[in-house]
Amino acid sequence: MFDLSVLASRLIVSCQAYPGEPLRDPRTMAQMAQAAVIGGAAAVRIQGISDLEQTRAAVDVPMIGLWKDGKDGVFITPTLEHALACVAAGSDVVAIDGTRRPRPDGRSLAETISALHEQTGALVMADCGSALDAKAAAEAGADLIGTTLAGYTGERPKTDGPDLDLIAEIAALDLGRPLIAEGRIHSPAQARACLDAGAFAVVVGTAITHPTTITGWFADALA
Ligand SMILES: CC(=O)N[C@H](C=O)[C@@H](O)[C@H](O)[C@H](O)COP(=O)(O)O
Repeated sequence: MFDLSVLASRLIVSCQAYPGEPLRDPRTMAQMAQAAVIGGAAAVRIQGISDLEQTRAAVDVPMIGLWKDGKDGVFITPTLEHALACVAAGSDVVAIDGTRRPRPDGRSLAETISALHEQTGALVMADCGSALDAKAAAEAGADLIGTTLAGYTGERPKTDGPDLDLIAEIAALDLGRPLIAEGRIHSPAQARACLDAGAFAVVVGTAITHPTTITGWFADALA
């Protein structure tokens, strides 16, 4: 297990291409991860078993793995089996849905985390959508708390940039686990603001690794 202090105040880059997109290829995502590490990423966040395997072979930094299955409800590493597969593919940390919603395999979040801790050496990042999720996830034994699902579960508005109010609210709860800011962080200034609001580290995806969206921002500005 790696020492979490290597992530303190650092950038984690999420490298994901979505179904049907031109860059949806494990080799491409592994190359994206390499490029991010050269640029200063302290860790990477990678989706899907093939992407995890190829990225593990390509970079030495800690890898947060997830497996998205579906696109509604609980879809980020929804079951223990998905999570175990992410660990088998080389994840140091497995990111799982950390909300209070029922999980498709009927296991509670606490049962899922306990099983992962018993069966693997991986840490567990709970992808949360609210402060109540974060509190429950900490009680369930999560090693890291993420704001990944803020604005996507109906409990929080979908802010234009990062949900800084939520970051500050969770930080004030003093849950005793690193708080990872994630979701709609679109500029270096916003990343810095997340740390200032109390985050331990920051995950940026789209603004670094999703050229179609970035192109759209520029194209819209010219329209
Ligand atoms: C809600 C959801 O499915 N989030 C996913 C989680 O892995 C990814 O699609 C995001 O790109 C990632 O969270 C990083 O966020 P952003 O791309 O906004 O920097």
